Amino acid sequence: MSPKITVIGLGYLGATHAAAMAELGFEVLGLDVLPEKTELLARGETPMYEPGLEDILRRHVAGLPGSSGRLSFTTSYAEAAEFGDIHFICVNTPQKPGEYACDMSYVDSAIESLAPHLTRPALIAGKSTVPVGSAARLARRVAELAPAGDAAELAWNPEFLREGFAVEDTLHPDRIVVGVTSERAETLLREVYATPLAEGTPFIATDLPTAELVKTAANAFLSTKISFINAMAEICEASGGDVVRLAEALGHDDRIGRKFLRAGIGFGGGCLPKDIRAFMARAGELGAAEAVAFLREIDAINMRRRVDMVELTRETLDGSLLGKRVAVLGAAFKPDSDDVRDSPALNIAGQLHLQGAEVTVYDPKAMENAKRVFPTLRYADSAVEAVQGAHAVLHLTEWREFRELDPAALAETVSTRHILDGRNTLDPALWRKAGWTYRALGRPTA
Ligand SMILES: NC(=O)C1=CN([C@@H]2O[C@H](COP(=O)(O)OP(=O)(O)OC[C@H]3O[C@@H](n4cnc5c(N)ncnc54)[C@H](O)[C@@H]3O)[C@@H](O)[C@H]2O)C=CC1
Ligand SMILES: O=C(O)[C@H]1O[C@H](OP(=O)(O)OP(=O)(O)OC[C@H]2O[C@@H](n3ccc(=O)[nH]c3=O)[C@H](O)[C@@H]2O)[C@H](O)[C@@H](O)[C@@H]1O
Repeated sequence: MSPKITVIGLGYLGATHAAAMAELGFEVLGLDVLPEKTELLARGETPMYEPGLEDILRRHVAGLPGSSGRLSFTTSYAEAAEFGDIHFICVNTPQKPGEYACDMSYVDSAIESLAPHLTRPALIAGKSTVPVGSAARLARRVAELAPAGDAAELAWNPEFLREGFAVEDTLHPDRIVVGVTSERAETLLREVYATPLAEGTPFIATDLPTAELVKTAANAFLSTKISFINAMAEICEASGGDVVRLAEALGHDDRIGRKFLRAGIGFGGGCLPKDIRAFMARAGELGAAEAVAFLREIDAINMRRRVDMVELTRETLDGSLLGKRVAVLGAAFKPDSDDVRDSPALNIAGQLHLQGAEVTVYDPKAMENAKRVFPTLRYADSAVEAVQGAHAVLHLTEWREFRELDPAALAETVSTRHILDGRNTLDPALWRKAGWTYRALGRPTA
């Protein structure tokens, strides 16, 4: 019989994982501490915007017309322990306030709540991104707490999905990494991932610390790639080069590759920024701070780009932001997501506002989250409304909707035709033809 699955923590990762596991044919019980979240999901609605997620949820949530009935939700750990053969831990691991270190309290709490109920064989598979060494510590804690003794085990199975592609990435991952301490755990995880494995997805079984490190190293590498190209953008600004052409030419070298070389206002979100900081903090605890000291520079380059965008706006507006009307297109940290955690777009909008500009923000999907984080900004119901009377328009999240705007039509509604492209994805020629000055980080002005 197929193993039964519980998914603990139903946010961006967990809600997707639960629905995807049901899609793959398993009986799934999702658990979250927030009853409003489990109730919403039980109605087939998603707590966040993620393309394709609602479709697969509706196909499987028990009680919905025509559903497979394989997916249900609870807030009860006793029920989850009773139900599951594998428990995926997907709770949040944010940055501790005022520190670089990862806040492990949610993972710790999930383990403390689950383990005492484990009276029969069970595998806990952590998916949350954690500092190396956490899994071994948690395995010891499970051994202390679980009535099932050795039959309750812990493995680590890091997740590499991208927001905006979460469903696709979960159903068709580019690799599956598991940190295990027994053959039984590996066999069970192979069974859970039988469908992607049959499609040829590489499966890497290793020890607990290596599995944890694969995840941390992957996000450190991706951050490094982005900050590398943003550093080159700074050099382009100093020398008159064009970073977009530079990245294109670099990317043709297979060893470098084209992906993750999009220069602009840098990386944000609930993962890359906090993960590189947690990596530095953990390396310090391990006495290996120097090994990843370069990540401090990666972080600094990234944060500098946000300030540089504010300065480019000031410069464009003749040296003063005071009382200037600025339209900000985009609030999410990336397109096809409503996530505003550490969003460069919202951060820049906030800086401009605090420095005296009258900022109006529009985002296709992230408005509610943006209003919650930054209630003092103005919000418009459309891009066209946001740019009305603007002295400058900032393109900060590269939604397709913004690329499809008609620069000639917008030109009629703004006060002055300044477009600043923080994502280097608009067509400069098109905007210039319609009478706009087009400016971007890392590209020549003329
Ligand atoms: N968002 C993403 O794209 C990815 C996230 N990750 C990692 O996955 C983890 C989760 O990230 P997100 O889903 O973005 O976070 P999130 O904040 O969207 O979701 C976390 C969920 O866990 C719940 N929760 C907190 N404590 C709990 C507990 N003790 N018991 C049960 N539920 C609890 C929260 O109520 C929330 O619904 C993090 O470690 C993150 O680094 C990894 C890969 C991709
Ligand atoms: O650990 C995680 O949570 C996830 O973090 C990232 O995924 P995600 O944060 O969803 O988004 P990315 O597509 O990686 O983009 C991150 C940020 O970098 C920026 N970015 C990305 C690429 C690029 O070339 N330039 C650039 O500035 C994006 O605008 C965005 O703000 C990783 O790509 C996932 O593999 C990982 O699972």
